[in-house]
Amino acid sequence: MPEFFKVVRIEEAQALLRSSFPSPRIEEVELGEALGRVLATDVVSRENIPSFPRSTVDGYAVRAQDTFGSSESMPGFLTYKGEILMGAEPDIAVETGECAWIPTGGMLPPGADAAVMVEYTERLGDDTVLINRPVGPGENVVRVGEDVRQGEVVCRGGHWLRPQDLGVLASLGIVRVSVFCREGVGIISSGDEILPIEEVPGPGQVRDVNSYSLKGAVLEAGGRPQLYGIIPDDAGRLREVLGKALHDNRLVLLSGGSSVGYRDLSLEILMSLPGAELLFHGIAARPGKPTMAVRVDDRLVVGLPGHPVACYMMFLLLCRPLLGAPDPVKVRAVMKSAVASQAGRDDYLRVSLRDESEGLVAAPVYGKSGLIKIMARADGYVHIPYEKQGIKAGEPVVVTLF
Ligand SMILES: Nc1nc2c(c(=O)[nH]1)N[C@H]1C(S)=C(S)[C@@H](COP(=O)(O)OP(=O)(O)OC[C@H]3O[C@@H](n4cnc5c(N)ncnc54)[C@H](O)[C@@H]3O)O[C@H]1N2
Ligand code: MOO
Repeated sequence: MPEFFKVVRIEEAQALLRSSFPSPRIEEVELGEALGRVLATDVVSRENIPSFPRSTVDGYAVRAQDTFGSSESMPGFLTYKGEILMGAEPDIAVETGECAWIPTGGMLPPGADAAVMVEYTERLGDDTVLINRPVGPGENVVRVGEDVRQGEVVCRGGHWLRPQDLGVLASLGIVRVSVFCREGVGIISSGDEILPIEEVPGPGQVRDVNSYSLKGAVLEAGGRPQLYGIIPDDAGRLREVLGKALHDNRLVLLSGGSSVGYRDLSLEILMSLPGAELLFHGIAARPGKPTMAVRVDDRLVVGLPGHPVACYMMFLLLCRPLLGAPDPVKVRAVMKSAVASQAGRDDYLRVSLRDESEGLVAAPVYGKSGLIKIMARADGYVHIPYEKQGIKAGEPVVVTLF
């Protein structure tokens, strides 16, 4: 029988993993391929966007003060100077009492400081434009650098690139971006009772949940999952597959067999690998107490609990940050009902969120960590810290979204 757990605090486990795992490598990718990647460095704009003052409407470029006091009953009269062409520098200037036709997005001519929408104007012959409504200086115009200023940080390192970020970077002519490499992550499920999902379980057997939830979680965190299948409780087979997974990946996730039962072989096998060093076995957390981590030279194996909820939660808390994934989104809510918890342990309570009249309300999704659908029902989790004993009904909480 292996030794029972010597639990560590979750912060200690996180720090041990961080210091044992190198920072994600960095690569350059084409902007068009960068969706969903995590930026490795800040992107600073080298230019002003727009680089010239632009009209935001179809109408007339004017000097705003020439329009003051204009109305439908007392329109202002301006002299028409000509047309600004789209995509070209104006070859006319607007002096006092003058105006020029300008299309939406056209460059404001020298002298003009605003644009009047065409619907508030009337053309009188070739030379005159009536103005029926005044505009203020800068109205209907985007100033130089109003969108992005030269020297401004447009996207921070650690930021997940979304479609709109690609648009901003495109506007700056950024063709390639530095992103964190997709880290290869080996995934192994272990246990005599675990079956491939295509098969029909017999008595005592269950289908492999963890390979799928972990694969999804690794992908979502920006990693490159590599599945090594289901390994029975057989020391020789497990050693062989672990060796292969560690050869191919710097991080290997092994679910099941991390507890202290007689068939929980994982720790013994891992410690028998050359260069193995135990980082921890056991965390003062619920779920996830029987989690362990072993460093094998410059590589890491995290032994995740077999129970699917514990397995997934511990991946999020311990492994996701190693892949360079940005911090998850957090929202404030109030707790719907009182929740008990034990001091001396960090609890991660799954909750569902509802938007009610008093704001977001978090309701606990109860159930043992062997129950699979709990994760699918929950929108996120509430962390009940080590020192705290429970949460009162109506107490404000922070929900980390899945
Ligand atoms: N004496 C103690 N027993 C247990 C403790 C403890 O502290 N003392 N902790 C319990 C907790 S908490 C958990 S979580 C489990 C973790 O056990 P293992 O990591 O050793 O995992 P197994 O025993 O192999 O499996 C546990 C459970 O999960 C099911 N499982 C495993 N892998 C999968 C998979 N890929 N897909 C679906 N289900 C899976 C497995 O069939 C078991 O039901 O230990 C408790 N025991
Ligand atoms: O890791 Mo276990 O969840 O606490 O069932």
